[in-house]
Amino acid sequence: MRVLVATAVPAERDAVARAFPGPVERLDRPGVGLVRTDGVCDLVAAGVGPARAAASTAAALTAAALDGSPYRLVVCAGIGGGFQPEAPVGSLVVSRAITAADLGAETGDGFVPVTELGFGRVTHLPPRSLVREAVRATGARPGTVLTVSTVTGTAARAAGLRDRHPDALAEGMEGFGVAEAAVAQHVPVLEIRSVSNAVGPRDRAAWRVGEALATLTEAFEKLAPVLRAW
Ligand SMILES: O=C(O)c1cccc(C(=O)CC[C@H]2O[C@@H](n3cnc4c(=O)[nH]cnc43)[C@H](O)[C@@H]2O)c1
Repeated sequence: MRVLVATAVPAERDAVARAFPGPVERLDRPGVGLVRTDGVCDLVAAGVGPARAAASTAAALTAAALDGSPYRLVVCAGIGGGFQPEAPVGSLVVSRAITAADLGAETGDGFVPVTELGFGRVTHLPPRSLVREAVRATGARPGTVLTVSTVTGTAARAAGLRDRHPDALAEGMEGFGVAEAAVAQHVPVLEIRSVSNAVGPRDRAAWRVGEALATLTEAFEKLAPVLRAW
C-alpha cells in the first residue's frame, strides 16, 4: 500500500518528487492527475486552498480504493508561513495538530469556531508515533499547523491567531482540507511545512520559496524510510 502526498502547486510536488530518484509514472484518474514515484509515494498537486485540495485528495483516495489498492497514509506537504520566533524561515514544521483557523463565525465577542456553533470539526490529530518518527528523522519542530483561506498579512492577525492557537508554529492553506478528505476514508494524515516566510505583515519579496522547496526535498529524503515503514 502506498502513501499519498498532497501539495498545493506543481513546484512543491516536484520538490517532493526529487527526493525519490528513479523513474516516475504519470497517472490520470477521474478528477485528478498523479505522479507515481519509484519509491512508496504517489504525489498530487492538489490545488491552492482547502476546498480544491480536499476535492483532489478525495478523488485520489477514491480512485485508489476502487482500484483495490487504498492509500495507507496521506501527507499534506508544502511551503508555509512560520510563526516567529519559534519557526524561522528555513525551518521545517511537522503537525501535531492540523487546525482550520478561520472556519467559524465572527461575533461581537470575536471569532467563534464552527465546533462551538454545533457543527463539524476544526482539528485533526495525526498519529503520535508518526509525528515522533517524522520529527526524529527530519529534525522538524512539532506543533500545530493552521489552515487559513487567506494568507495572514498583518501583525494584528498573526497575534490573534497565536492568541487562539498558542501551539501554532505554521500556517498553510491546504492541510485541513486534505485531512478532511483523508479522515472521511479512515486514512491517517500528517502535514509538513517548510517555512518560506514569516507569518505577519505581508512582504512577498522576502519569501524564500527556492530555499523552502530545497528544504522540502531534503525532508522527504529523510522521511522516505519512515513512510516506507509506516
Ligand atoms: O512563486 C513560486 O515560485 C512558488 C513556488 C511554490 C509555491 C508557491 C506558492 O505560493 C504556494 C502557495 C502555497 O503556499 C503556502 N503558503 C506559503 N506561505 C504561506 C503563508 O504565510 N500563509 C499561508 N499559506 C502559505 C500555502 O499553502 C499556499 O497554497 C509559489
